[in-house]
Amino acid sequence: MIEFIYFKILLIDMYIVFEGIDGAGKSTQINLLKQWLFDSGFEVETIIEPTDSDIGKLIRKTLQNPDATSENIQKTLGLLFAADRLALMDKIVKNEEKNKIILSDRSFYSSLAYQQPYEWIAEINKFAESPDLVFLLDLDVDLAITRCSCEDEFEKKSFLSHVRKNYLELAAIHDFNIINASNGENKVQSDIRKALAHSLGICVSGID
Ligand SMILES: Nc1ncnc2c1ncn2[C@@H]1O[C@H](COP(=O)(O)OP(=O)(O)O)[C@@H](O)[C@H]1O
Ligand SMILES: Cc1cn([C@H]2C[C@H](O)[C@@H](COP(=O)(O)OP(=O)(O)O)O2)c(=O)[nH]c1=O
Repeated sequence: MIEFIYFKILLIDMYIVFEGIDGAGKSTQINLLKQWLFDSGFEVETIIEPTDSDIGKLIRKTLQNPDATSENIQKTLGLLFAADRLALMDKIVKNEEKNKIILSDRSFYSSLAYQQPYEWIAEINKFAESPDLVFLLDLDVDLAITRCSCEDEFEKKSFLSHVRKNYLELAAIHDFNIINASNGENKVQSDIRKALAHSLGICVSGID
């Protein structure tokens, strides 16, 4: 059981990102964390990539193309994701507004994990804001697939295994908080809250 906790310090505008392969539990955990932060007195906004813009809709359609993992379509997707992301940047400009937290389901790190080549993807995303904190929800690909709708070409074992490996490499370089996402929802949420508290030097109580 997860109980109410308190924060001892004020946060300033924070951009917190959740990453992980399809089915890792990102949206589930963001919803739980959003409610907890809201109950703790923070203004919380959530964003999701791809967005529901026209570019986002084109991305979702392209993801269902049977050739979505081919080199050329992956490059096209890389450009579309970068363009879709740029439209979000107004929302996550750091403005030092006290107590405001943005929780994001994915970021440019998804492009670095899913698309390639790495240097080019990094270049076309150079105007994307860097997150203050990244949680990588890590879990076994077979388990992730049992949780997926498996509607998209990306939701296949060989592709997701490659993406998971990329994520773990990114995590080591960029100091992500790696969370074991194979546990039950409440345990995963509890681990996220503890890591958040630790990263921010926040005092918490009542988490099991
Ligand atoms: N810790 C968990 N244990 C078991 N099932 C989970 C867990 N977290 C999420 N799920 C389920 O797995 C599916 C995918 O979760 P979701 O949060 O949509 O993942 P993502 O946003 O990473 O694709 C949903 O049906 C959800 O209810
Ligand atoms: C943001 C982003 C997502 N993706 C992929 C990951 C997912 O397979 C898909 C988004 O579809 P979605 O159904 O939202 O998956 P999930 O719930 O797991 O996030 O797009 C990229 O390949 N590159 C990116 O930059």
